[in-house]
Amino acid sequence: MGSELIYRGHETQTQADAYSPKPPKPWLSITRAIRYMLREKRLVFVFVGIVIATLVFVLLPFSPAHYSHKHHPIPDSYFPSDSTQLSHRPFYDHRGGFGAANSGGKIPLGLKRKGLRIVVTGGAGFVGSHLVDRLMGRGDSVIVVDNFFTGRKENVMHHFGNPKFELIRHDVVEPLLLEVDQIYHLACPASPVHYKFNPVKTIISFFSDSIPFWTNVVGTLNMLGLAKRVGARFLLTSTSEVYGDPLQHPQVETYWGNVNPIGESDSRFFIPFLLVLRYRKMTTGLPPLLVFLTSGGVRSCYDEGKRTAETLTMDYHRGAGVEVRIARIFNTYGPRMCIDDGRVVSNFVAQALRKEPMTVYGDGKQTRSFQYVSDLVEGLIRLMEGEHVGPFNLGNPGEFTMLELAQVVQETIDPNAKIEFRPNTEDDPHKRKPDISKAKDLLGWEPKVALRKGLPLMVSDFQQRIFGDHEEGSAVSNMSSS
Ligand SMILES: O=c1ccn([C@@H]2O[C@H](COP(=O)(O)OP(=O)(O)O[C@H]3OC[C@@H](O)[C@H](O)[C@H]3O)[C@@H](O)[C@H]2O)c(=O)[nH]1
Repeated sequence: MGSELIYRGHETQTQADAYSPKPPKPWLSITRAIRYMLREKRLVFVFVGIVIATLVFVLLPFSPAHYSHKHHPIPDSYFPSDSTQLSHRPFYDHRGGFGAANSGGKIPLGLKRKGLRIVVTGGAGFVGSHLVDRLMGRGDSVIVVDNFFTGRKENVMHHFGNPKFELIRHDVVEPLLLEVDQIYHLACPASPVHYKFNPVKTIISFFSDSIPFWTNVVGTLNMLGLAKRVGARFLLTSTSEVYGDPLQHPQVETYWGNVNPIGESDSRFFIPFLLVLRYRKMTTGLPPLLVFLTSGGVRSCYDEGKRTAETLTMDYHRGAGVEVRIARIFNTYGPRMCIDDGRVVSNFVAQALRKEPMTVYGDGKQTRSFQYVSDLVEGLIRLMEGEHVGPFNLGNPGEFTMLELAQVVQETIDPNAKIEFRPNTEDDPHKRKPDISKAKDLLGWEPKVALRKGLPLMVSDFQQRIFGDHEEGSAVSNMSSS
């Protein structure tokens, strides 16, 4: 066998030599080549094959553009580069997702989904867990993503064991890849006490170990990147705090607000740039420069973080075609609020239950509008399912001073509960009340639960969590007397 091969090699060499003398003129070599091809039929077939292949490529264009989405000016950003391939996987076409990237594909028989697959960031938190209950109740599959900074497993543990429920401990400042139809992005500490604790992370909720700005900017960026990749609809939970200390009252969505952007530091303008430029570095360690620049922020980490998150959301909508929704949430209360949350309703209720004086900041004449959590959840779902991007104010237009709120708590829990005045915090908005005409007209939504109806439900929950079941009787008797 081996000798035979060697022999053929020699034969080929000999033949090649015979047909390859130095061509005296180029046209002569072409003639010889043609003659050669006519004599050696195998080579003619090769030639014919090349011609056929060329025709196939010309007539049936194969372009990478067929397999990629429209070119977008906005980067997929902040995902590992290998994850970009996933948006091309065929299983995304089988979902009835909302994204333009997925539209048009027929759903093969047997692959139709029964419910939506939804991710709720911050789903173990106060509002998030109530939203999860509603979504689970209507038969959707829900993935909760929470870092448990303010969220609690107890809020969602009644879903453990349900195959349609998943819980992931994850900080949205880190990228995440999930196959979902909808993203409710709630993750961010919402109490001033919490977000002031770590102002850098609040605004960057996207980056690293700082809290409000990080969470709002980097976290939102990551979730928008995810929405773009998998063609999911994205809902941002923004805040009434985008109006700052409003000069217009009540606040309509077209009002641009009156926010102090710098708190105690003048660094705000640098933050977004630093965040974007240094994102990858920051996943491994926060640069000391950034900490220094942002350490003085007061409320601006939250207000400006949410404003930046709204900007990013609209940029992804306009630039990358992501379907987005923006809700501006006004003060909300209800069961499952953190007991030591620091916000006014939870403070007053916990203080009154513990027989401590209710701490009223400033003169107590500043106003807020308090919305029961089930009303908010209804508004969020209507917004997500509807056709309007927003922003939409979601809040209860009933307006109370903090002194009036203290009176309602007294009526509900303990008529003898004391009030203690404390100095107010910096940049505290003087008044706040939503104009909800837009949500009424376009979403058919308005709050149903008045403060005096909703507060007892929250008090029951706090009673159980503070004292345990054995003490519940005392609160119930006080509440029933109201
Ligand atoms: O113990 C307290 C706590 C708060 N307050 C006052 O109560 C008012 C409301 O304070 P909260 O901390 O509950 O909430 P804020 O309105 O300041 O911010 C909230 O706005 C809307 C949401 O997006 C956020 O949940 C949160 O940032 C403020 O005027 C505050 O000074 C008290 O009088 N006593």
